[in-house]
Amino acid sequence: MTDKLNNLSQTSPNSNKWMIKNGAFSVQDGDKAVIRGYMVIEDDLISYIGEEAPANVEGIPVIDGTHLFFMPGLVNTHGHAAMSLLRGYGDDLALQVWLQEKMWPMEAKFTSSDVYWGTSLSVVEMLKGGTTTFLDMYDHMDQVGKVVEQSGMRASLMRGAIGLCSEELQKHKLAEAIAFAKDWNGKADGRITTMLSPHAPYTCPPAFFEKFVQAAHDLDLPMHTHMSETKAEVEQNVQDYGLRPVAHLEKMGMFTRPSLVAHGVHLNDEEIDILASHHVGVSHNPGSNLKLASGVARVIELMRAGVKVSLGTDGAASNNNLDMFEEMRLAALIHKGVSGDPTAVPAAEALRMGTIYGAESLFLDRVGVLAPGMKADMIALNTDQAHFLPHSDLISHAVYSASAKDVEHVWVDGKQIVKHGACLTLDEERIRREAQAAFEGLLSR
Ligand SMILES: CSC[C@H]1O[C@@H](n2cnc3c(O)ncnc32)[C@H](O)[C@@H]1O
Ligand SMILES: [Zn+2]
Repeated sequence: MTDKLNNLSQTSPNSNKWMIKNGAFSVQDGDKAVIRGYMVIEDDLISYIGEEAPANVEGIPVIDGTHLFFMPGLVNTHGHAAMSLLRGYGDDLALQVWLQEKMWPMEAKFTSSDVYWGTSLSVVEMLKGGTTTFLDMYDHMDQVGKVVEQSGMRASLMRGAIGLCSEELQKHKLAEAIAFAKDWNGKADGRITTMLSPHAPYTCPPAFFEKFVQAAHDLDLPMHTHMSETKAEVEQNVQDYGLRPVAHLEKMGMFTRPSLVAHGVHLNDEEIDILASHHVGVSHNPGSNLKLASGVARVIELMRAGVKVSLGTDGAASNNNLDMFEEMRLAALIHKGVSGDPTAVPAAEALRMGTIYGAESLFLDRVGVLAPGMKADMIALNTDQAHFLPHSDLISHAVYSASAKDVEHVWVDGKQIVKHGACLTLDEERIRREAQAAFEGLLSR
């Protein structure tokens, strides 16, 4: 039984074993970046990928992958999904002004319902743009967990905590972060994992931050925080604590836990070595860093030192979209421009930053690569379009020419979530209406 891919009647067969033929697959394996042939999926896993027709597939559903490029789903390693409600609200400002005068006053009015609809809006955008896994640091995280469950997406979730408040409120936030991390770890058939996440060293006094480190030890969870995003923040850290942020976080014990830091724009050589020695990952957010004029992270030096650098969009209020193709392209371009070295961050490396390095940075097993034994988290791009021709190097096209709009199909855990560009699991039309209403509600309160 063969389904014509451009007229699919059944792209996610009910059978737990199915096959794609005539596809181009990103394998990034040794010399071969792309192979043309077959892939077999059994339940949530890839069981075969190769140029030869597989054995033992008689009678299983077959999808025709002609004109499709299959890649691992993209992994967005830093963001605040509900902030899509604040897209376009407070553009062209520096980080601290943007946070203090625009974002925080509006976020103080967010209800659970706002977070639900804002997150849903982002999840639709991310899924349709080929992101299959995202990290989310926010408040009202039960709502985010609910959206992830409903959508079929994979996520690393955490209640972000700002400690610029009374001790009583700090206690409450810590308790919420711990309860969320305990309750939701492994939920949604294992698609949700959790971390502990004090917001940043400049918003969390050391005693508060250290309680998160202790909780991360107690619960055996990784940690995530914003770090060294702006020059001003680094200078403030030195004034307040006599240390630059990396040494400060090291002193508070964060790096005794598996850790991922967002941004890492303003780092000196010594700090890069400290991060490398503790295997701390850096989520590079080039779009957000450029828009807030925070600077350009030293990605070439970080990678040369052995630091795992993945990609994130940050929230849609500082980006202003959640298109991971754009982040891969930016990463591949700006580090060439800044260094004057055209070999910096080649396309294949940018793709790894957006896939396997992201999965590893979120401590996920079996995600981020198309290979037997790996999760069937994958996307299919429509290559039968002017900007994808000629079919000289599909990895190059995915990084330098593609955008979210080229995503035709998306699967997570072997289940189809986007088919011909439409989200199957969420009611997109309703989400668009509710998100607009939520924004208007925020303005009127
Ligand atoms: C406590 S929930 C997360 C918190 O983070 C804020 N935020 C969004 N983008 C950034 C950024 O680039 N740097 C620092 N903080 C950021 C968001 O507004 C929430 O309050
Ligand atoms: Zn952020």
